[in-house]
Amino acid sequence: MIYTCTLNPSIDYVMELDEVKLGQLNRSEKVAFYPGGKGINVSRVLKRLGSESVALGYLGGFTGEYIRQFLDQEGIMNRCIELEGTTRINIKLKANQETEMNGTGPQIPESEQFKLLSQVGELTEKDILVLAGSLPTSVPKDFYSKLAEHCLKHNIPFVLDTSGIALADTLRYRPFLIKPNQHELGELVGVPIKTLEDAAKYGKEVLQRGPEYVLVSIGGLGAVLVGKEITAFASVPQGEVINSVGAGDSMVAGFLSVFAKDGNILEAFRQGVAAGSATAFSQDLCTVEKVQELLPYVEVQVKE
Ligand SMILES: Nc1ncnc2c1ncn2[C@@H]1O[C@H](COP(=O)(O)OP(=O)(O)OP(=O)(O)O)[C@@H](O)[C@H]1O
Ligand SMILES: O=P(O)(O)OC[C@@]1(O)O[C@H](CO)[C@@H](O)[C@@H]1O
Repeated sequence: MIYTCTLNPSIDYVMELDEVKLGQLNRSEKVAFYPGGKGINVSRVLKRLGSESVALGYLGGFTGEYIRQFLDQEGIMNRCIELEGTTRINIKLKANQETEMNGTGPQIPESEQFKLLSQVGELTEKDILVLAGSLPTSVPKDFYSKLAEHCLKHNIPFVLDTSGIALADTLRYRPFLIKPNQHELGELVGVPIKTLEDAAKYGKEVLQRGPEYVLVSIGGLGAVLVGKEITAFASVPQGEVINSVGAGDSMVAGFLSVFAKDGNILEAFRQGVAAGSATAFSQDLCTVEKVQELLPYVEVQVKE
């Protein structure tokens, strides 16, 4: 089973405006809200692509209840731990450019942190754990490392999609896959990543620090997958970007839904890119139809 873990889920409140005027009243005539948080997005896309997963993490208050109901409606198994605080609402402003405002999220008491560690303690080497999103300020900075250390000890493959210190410090526990975007990879290696070649070169360097595969996305420029014995480049389909929120998460889900079925890394890479673009070209997360429509436009080239 695939388990996704979102320590700090959200409701994503999306507002479309022609222009955002700071310091003034802005009115939007088009708003929408969706359950959010990186692991929750991965679970939602997995479901659409025909793969089951269990959502782990924390939910609380009326916003948490909304997410619970939404996941139930979509048939996504949910073992999120109930918190006393209220799950955050993240604001996504869509004007001439996208602006995101993410809140800090509720406190996670130590007792609830132990509960999650014990849930992860039940996983076996047949499972895959996806650790995705930022660490809430109330958990120790090594929280992902603790989960990852358990995974390494018990041969549980895990995917890590986070940034900054949480990413850098957890690499040594040998994640099966990390998915930095160009900025996250740049931060990790201390060099700006501008091209797919940069991504391949520095992605290879990061392999020395522990992960088995590094999947780097560079928005509309393409994507790179590197492993010990593989370097592959993918083109992305052309289209109008409507929503880039969750594109990276869709990429992880697209990748995993193929990999978990037959272990084909290159096909997983191709579907990951198609799913990322399918979300970028949609209002909400991608549908399976959109992913299938885009698959033929993703060209994967393996570099010898
Ligand atoms: N302009 C674009 N055209 C086509 N596909 C795109 C575009 N932007 C993003 N994508 C798709 O989404 C994937 C992930 O994009 P990106 O590099 O922006 O990741 P990210 O920053 O992790 O995303 P997120 O916004 O979810 O945090 C890309 O590999 C690609 O498949
Ligand atoms: O604050 P974090 O955990 O880094 O990111 C949270 C978030 O921006 O990521 C998702 C898109 O990837 C959104 O659904 C959500 O609002």
